[in-house]
Amino acid sequence: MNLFTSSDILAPIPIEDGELALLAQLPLSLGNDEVLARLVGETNWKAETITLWGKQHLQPRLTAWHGDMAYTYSGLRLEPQPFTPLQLEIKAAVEAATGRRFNSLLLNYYRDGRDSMGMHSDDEPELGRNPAIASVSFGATRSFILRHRVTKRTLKVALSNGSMLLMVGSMQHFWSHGINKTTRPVGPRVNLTFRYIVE
Ligand SMILES: O=C(O)CCC(=O)C(=O)O
Ligand SMILES: [Fe+2]
Repeated sequence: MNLFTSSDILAPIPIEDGELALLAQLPLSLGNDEVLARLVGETNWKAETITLWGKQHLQPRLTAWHGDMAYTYSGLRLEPQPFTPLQLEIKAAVEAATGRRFNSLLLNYYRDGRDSMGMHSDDEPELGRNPAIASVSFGATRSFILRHRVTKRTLKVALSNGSMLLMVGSMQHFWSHGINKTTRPVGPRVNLTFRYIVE
């Protein structure tokens, strides 16, 4: 008898120079659409300004930083807000599925296809050497682009409603990742990236 359906399995995605795994549906007590609605409604979203090549830009998405530790990200110092009960439930599900612990959370709200995230690696020193980053998505499916820094090989992973992607090992050294804009009509998407900030 097969006790597991494939959506319960944290399935490795074969990749060189890093470790990637995808869980199709993170088990939660609420449905994905309800979680999305609550995250959109309950979060104190900010449009942050970043400085690139000496010029000020509004980030093409909304963000919020929660958890126990402050974080410096693209030159921004983000003071954390405490975890909400819903975030704590999602964090517990992520910790059970991955066997890792997390103390910080960056939320990203992509309102439509015009919102995006530029290619980057999550390699800030406070994340430690080979960080585990767990990325949970609700709402519209968007393509997560991975690009190898040396070979330039590109890989796309569709991050669908309720999924969790785990990046570990040397992923942040060898690969950058991001979310492109799309002209396809897409609904809202909220992504939560759980991290562990070393004290
Ligand atoms: O929205 C996503 O799936 C990517 C988020 C991300 O890379 C980040 O928050 O560092
Ligand atoms: Fe990232």
